[in-house]
Amino acid sequence: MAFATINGITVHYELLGDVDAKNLVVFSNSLGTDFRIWLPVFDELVDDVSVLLYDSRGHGLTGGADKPFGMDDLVDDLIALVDHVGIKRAVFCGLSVGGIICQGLWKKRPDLVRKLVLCDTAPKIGTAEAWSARIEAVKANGLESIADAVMERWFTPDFHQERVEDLAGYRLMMMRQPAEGYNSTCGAIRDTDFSDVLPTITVPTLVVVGDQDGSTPPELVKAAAGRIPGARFEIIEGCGHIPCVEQPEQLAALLQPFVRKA
Ligand SMILES: O=C(O)CC1=CCC(=O)O1
Repeated sequence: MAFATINGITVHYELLGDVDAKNLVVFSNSLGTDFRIWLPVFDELVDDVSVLLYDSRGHGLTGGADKPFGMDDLVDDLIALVDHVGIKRAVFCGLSVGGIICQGLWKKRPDLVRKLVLCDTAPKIGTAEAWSARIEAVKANGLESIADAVMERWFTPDFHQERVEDLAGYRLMMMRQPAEGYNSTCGAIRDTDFSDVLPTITVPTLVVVGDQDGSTPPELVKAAAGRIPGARFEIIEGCGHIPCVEQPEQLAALLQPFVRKA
């Protein structure tokens, strides 16, 4: 557990392994989650893969919820954190809005990026109307009022039936995010479209999506992969929007050889 002052806020992060490791993966998490969602994947990785985990602005133990922020802030935080930790180049793996942040990182600091892993993401997610409606709902009635609908998109019906305690835990994780930080992140997603960035990506890129993802459906993510020169696209079976929680073995089995390949 480590903290740093980054761009005027406290950022919570964890470096597991060696900052100079060749196989270093920086994970960026999704809306309504903190970095613990990646731990089931970390458990599957072998010793020569090091990881940097962090809570994005307005989420988890990272500050910044009290002032409005946008995508530029989220991208700048990641860049500043990587510089703070002393990482010269790494594989960046982002889930959903974390994947958008990684696209923004590529746009601003391609020198930092060895490879990209984009999970359940796209250059533009959802419609402006839907994000504005979600923001208004959270302002009026809090995160609990949208929690059931979000869980339907995050996890498959099998997960809902068979992993009742885990479902309750991840629902709590979502509801414990500061509502203002959650809403600023919704606004950042609403106001971002990196469609023109994808064709500029020149590093090896792996794009994955859960076959039952209710937030970024497979067709959307496949279309995103199609805009990235040479990108590999893979579907994770029996999985909703959060493969690192629902199918960590499948995600790790794709991630690990991709990261370790020279
Ligand atoms: O909450 C959702 O609908 C899922 C999601 C969309 C963007 C993100 O990061 O998570």
